[in-house]
Amino acid sequence: MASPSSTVVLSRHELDAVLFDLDGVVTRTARVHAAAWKRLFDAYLEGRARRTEGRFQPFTDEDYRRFVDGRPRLEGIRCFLESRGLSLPEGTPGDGPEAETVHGLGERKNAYFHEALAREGVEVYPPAVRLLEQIRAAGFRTAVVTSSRNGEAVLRAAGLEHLFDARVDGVEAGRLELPGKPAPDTFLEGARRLGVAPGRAAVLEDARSGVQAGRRGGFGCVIGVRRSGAEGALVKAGADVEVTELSSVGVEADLETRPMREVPLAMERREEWLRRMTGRVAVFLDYDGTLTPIVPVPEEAFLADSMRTTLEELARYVPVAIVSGRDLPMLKGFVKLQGLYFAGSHGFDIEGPGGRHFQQEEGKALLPELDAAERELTEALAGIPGAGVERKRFSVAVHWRHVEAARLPEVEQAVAGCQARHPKLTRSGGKKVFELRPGIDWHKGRAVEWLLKALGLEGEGVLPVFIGDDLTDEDAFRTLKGRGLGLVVRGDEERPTAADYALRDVEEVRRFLGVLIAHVGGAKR
Ligand SMILES: O=P(O)(O)OC[C@H]1O[C@H](O[C@H]2O[C@H](CO)[C@@H](O)[C@H](O)[C@H]2O)[C@H](O)[C@@H](O)[C@@H]1O
Repeated sequence: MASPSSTVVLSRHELDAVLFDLDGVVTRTARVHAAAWKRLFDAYLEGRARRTEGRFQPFTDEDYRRFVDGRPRLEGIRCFLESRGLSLPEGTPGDGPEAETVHGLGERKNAYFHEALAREGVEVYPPAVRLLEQIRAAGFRTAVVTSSRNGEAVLRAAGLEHLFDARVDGVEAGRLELPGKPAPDTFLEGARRLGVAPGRAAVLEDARSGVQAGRRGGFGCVIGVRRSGAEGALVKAGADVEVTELSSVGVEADLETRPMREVPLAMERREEWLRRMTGRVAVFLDYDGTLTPIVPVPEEAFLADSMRTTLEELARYVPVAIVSGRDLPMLKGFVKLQGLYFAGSHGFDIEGPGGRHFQQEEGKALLPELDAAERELTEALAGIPGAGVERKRFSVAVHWRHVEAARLPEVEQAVAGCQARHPKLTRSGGKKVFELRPGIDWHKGRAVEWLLKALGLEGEGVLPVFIGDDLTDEDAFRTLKGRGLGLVVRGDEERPTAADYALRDVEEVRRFLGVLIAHVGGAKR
């Protein structure tokens, strides 16, 4: 959903994809690039002035914006030198950084850039990461389109690779001999790789040359992200709109999702979904916010006896699995029931009756990374009152429910920084919680698929039912879309959801399960 303060809204009804420039839009590396360029050209111009007894005119911010920013590296060198009436021999790609050639200067700039990167790491813009997560959840395809030949390395160092379906960087552009921005070709290649028409894609750019490229490519929407420079300069270059922060960009639900308030209440449509329960049913339930109300202290989310009795009765008739972000032992400790299946750590750690146990293999290989992340986050957040680190076997949660608003950015930065150091982990969110977990294609939806297979319930004639309340449950709703039943526990929240029906609260979950018991129990009796 678009927030009321959004300056611009990306709507799934109008657009299918969003193409992001990298440096300066998603990562703060534009600053690192600008500093490397300044170091390069100031030293070069000063040396040249000394040799020719001319006047030294330093490289300015305006030079950066007009001649270098957004362009491929060598193109930027040529363009800037030309603006000063200078030229250098081209040289060859094998030239070292000491060579006084266009290629040599390019190598020198790259060396300065890498020095700074190693020293300072890659910082991300948290609102950009949030926007990426939101638009992906809303069904947009995403690509990163950068002139940088370091695009892949920067993305990996920032731990953001998983947020893009396609990447066109300076290396790819060189291989395909595509002219750089302001020519539209790299953006057009990005759209082609995503399989979308340019008119159905938005471009997000901070550089004038990039904005021009978006405009020339006929993209559906060009958003200028002004990190520096004069107000209106990006609109003048061709942007439809200029924002200073990506938190001003709103997202409208995709065609599969809709605002929570538009989702019909399950208890008012029971005939509709009961009609679909002609064969076998399998029930998958989230824990926090679904079987228990959200409480201030995670360790105190105890299961009510009435809910336990309902689950116990339901499990007499159909397979029941609890699929939760919780650590597996803690989850079992809360539920205290035999005969159920439990999937902890967002589905990475599954256990069933009779000692059946599954742990996601690729996730297991990342346990040392999770151990390190837990240590680092515990240390980084020790001085922030209210911040809590909860370790689950396959994820680390950082709770911020009790952190004062002014200190929240510090928590976000600590999590983003930790993820940047551990790019194989991915970040997800939930109710006042950030989580780092293995960045692989595994989530609650995959766990449900795994369980259905393990239980021999894959085929037609089986209706999987998933009930959940939070963002991570959306993975399961999406996985089951069209072949199962997704029910979202609405509470007071308003966000897009892929669920088919809504339940008002935990108590209504219990009543829904009661209806189910009467239906499946009646059929069996
Ligand atoms: O997938 P779930 O079963 O819904 O688990 C999601 C997270 O739930 C817990 O945190 C949330 O519930 C707490 C208790 O109500 C609440 O205090 C916290 O603010 C919520 O984020 C749990 O602590 C996490 O580990 C789970 O990932």
